[in-house]
Amino acid sequence: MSTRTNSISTSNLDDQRTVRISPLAAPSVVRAEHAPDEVAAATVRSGRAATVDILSGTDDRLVVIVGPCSVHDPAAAMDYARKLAAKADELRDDLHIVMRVYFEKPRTTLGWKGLLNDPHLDGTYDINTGLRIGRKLLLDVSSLGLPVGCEFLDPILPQYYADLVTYGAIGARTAASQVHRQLCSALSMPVGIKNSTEGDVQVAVDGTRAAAASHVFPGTDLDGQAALIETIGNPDCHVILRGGSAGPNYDAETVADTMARLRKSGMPERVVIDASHGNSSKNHEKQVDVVTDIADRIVAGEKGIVGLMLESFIEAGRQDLTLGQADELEYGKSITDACIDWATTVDQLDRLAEAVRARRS
Ligand SMILES: O=C[C@H](O)[C@H](O)COP(=O)(O)O
Ligand SMILES: C=C(OP(=O)(O)O)C(=O)O
Repeated sequence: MSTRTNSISTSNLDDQRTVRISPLAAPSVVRAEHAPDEVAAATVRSGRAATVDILSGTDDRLVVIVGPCSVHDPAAAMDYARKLAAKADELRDDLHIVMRVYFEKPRTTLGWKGLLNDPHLDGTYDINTGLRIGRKLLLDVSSLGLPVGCEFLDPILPQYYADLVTYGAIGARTAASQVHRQLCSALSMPVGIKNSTEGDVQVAVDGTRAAAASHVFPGTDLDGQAALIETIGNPDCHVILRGGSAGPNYDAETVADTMARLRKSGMPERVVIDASHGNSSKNHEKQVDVVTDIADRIVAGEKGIVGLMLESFIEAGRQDLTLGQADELEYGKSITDACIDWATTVDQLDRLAEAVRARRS
């Protein structure tokens, strides 16, 4: 045996740009601290089942995923959740309302990455605390009987909170990612996959197909140990049309083209329309135009559009966050994308419910 190998120096090969590696609590620990009660578990179970029925067409309601672009203040999120829970109950015969509780934010370049990553909004990145605050919030919202929807961004973090999520989303910036498609194949809830920021719809169609298949991939188990994950695939993935840099894509022609692409791929023909992002050119007021147009098409008998996504909060618009100065923020207003306010949200939900009733009759 050569002794040469032993004399090779391995110093400076690794960790040249990592300043610290510190412990992250195991998923099982965080889950045990905030375990679901009967009501929350029932909300998740029935919320997922209702979403699946809507996706398959056996339930003629619309699924509406509505709430802030991002949660930065859990108290304001709960304030919003209480209003939404009451409205969801009022409209439950026509709409299946799921609250957007988004706390992992993908950024185009740089910016605050959400409550899990930086819960104190001050650049201290206390992820161990963020995971606990986030999980507790999901539990508190679900305990109101209101199901929640989240974007999954980091492939490790779902182990900390996916059990409490009724509706999952894969964002425009990760729709093409094999890592995220594999993750979708493991997730226990329906997942919407968005078209790309450039407006490429095929990437989302391909995503639903890849996620429907079984995969074996590296991940972590509930004890936080590196593990191999084997999945059976997720048949409840679907495309979310969110517009793109070329403009909106909620028009009838793009929806028909998306259906044709899904058909060609052997995937179920259904889409969710995101009224925000590229479909509103990030102008929150334009979400109303999207809802009005989709509602009219539903009245006319449109069946392929099974749901809508809205960015909505207590106050309209958005505000800039200065890290470390969260106490200067206006209550109930988004610090990421602009949202419609609560009164406008109520009008949109009423309009959609009315459209479902008109189609039914
Ligand atoms: O939905 C939120 C944003 O559109 C997304 O996180 C990208 O934000 P950014 O372009 O401000 O980074
Ligand atoms: C980031 C989001 O959307 P998109 O991926 O469509 O930009 C979002 O819905 O918060």
